[in-house]
Amino acid sequence: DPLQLDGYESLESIGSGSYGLIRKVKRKEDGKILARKEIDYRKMSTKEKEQLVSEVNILKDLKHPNIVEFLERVIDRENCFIYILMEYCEGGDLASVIRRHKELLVHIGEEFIWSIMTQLVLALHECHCGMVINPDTKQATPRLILHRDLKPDNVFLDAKKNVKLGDFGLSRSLTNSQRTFAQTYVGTPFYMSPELISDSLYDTKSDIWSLGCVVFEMCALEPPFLADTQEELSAKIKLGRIPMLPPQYSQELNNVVRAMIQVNPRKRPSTGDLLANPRIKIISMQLE
Ligand SMILES: CN(C)CCCNS(=O)(=O)c1cccc(Nc2nc(OCC3CCCCC3)c3[nH]cnc3n2)c1
Repeated sequence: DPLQLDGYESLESIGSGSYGLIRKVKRKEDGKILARKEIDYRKMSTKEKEQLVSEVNILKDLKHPNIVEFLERVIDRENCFIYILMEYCEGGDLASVIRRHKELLVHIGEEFIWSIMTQLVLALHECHCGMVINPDTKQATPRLILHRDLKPDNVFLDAKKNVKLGDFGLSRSLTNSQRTFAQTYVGTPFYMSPELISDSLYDTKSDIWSLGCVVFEMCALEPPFLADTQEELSAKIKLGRIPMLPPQYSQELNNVVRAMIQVNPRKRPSTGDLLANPRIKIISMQLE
């Protein structure tokens, strides 16, 4: 009900993402700045409304230091609006960080890249391998959430440069029935994995492919596969050949990027495999 909205002062818009506008708001009781996604569901089909409900349900119990925190949702039935209140990441998105470095012709430092990668692996590990414990029955069920749209525009930084994976607008938590059916792909073509282009079955390894593309782009300051047409892009992605990273990056970083951008999903490391990587292990221990 709108009353709960009175507790917030509207500030400027941040941008418009999947489903709606995202605005900065200030909570009146303590002055805390939050991000509010404002969705007009009047024109939504039943299926879209179901997807929206499932996104909110995914976010509601996905609490992790490297995932944008969901605080609450407010439904304004009078005006057919749903408001999703989330933590505000004042460091902006990774796409802006990459763009700034590209404009200044300055490469992103390798330690910063390992730190971003580690935090994204931890966020994906929670999505792919995390468990939801039922408070009453203490029953643990696997989340198996696929982000499905991992890209620099959906990775945010907070004031302390902690990485926050955001915008689960297109994510899916696979129930058993969905697991068998191919997931139709919606998302950014640059980061589309080969299996999506061919038989479009999306699974955890497709998020790993996208993560590889994000890490590649932090190093090279451009995506691994560039083309003028979708057909050309698809052909390059299916070949899966990527240039070496710029020379200042280590062989280890080259190896981990190549491992994630493998055409064959089975050859890509899982989040568990990546967390066993000594370069990732050390930083993730520091983060815990
Ligand atoms: C180039 N433009 C589209 C980007 C303009 C905006 N810059 S920016 O780099 O995202 C930026 C600048 C400063 C603060 C923040 N903080 C922030 N942004 C969110 O979503 C941004 C939104 C995501 C979908 C696409 C549109 C933008 C959050 N969601 C939950 N918490 C959020 N915190 C983001």
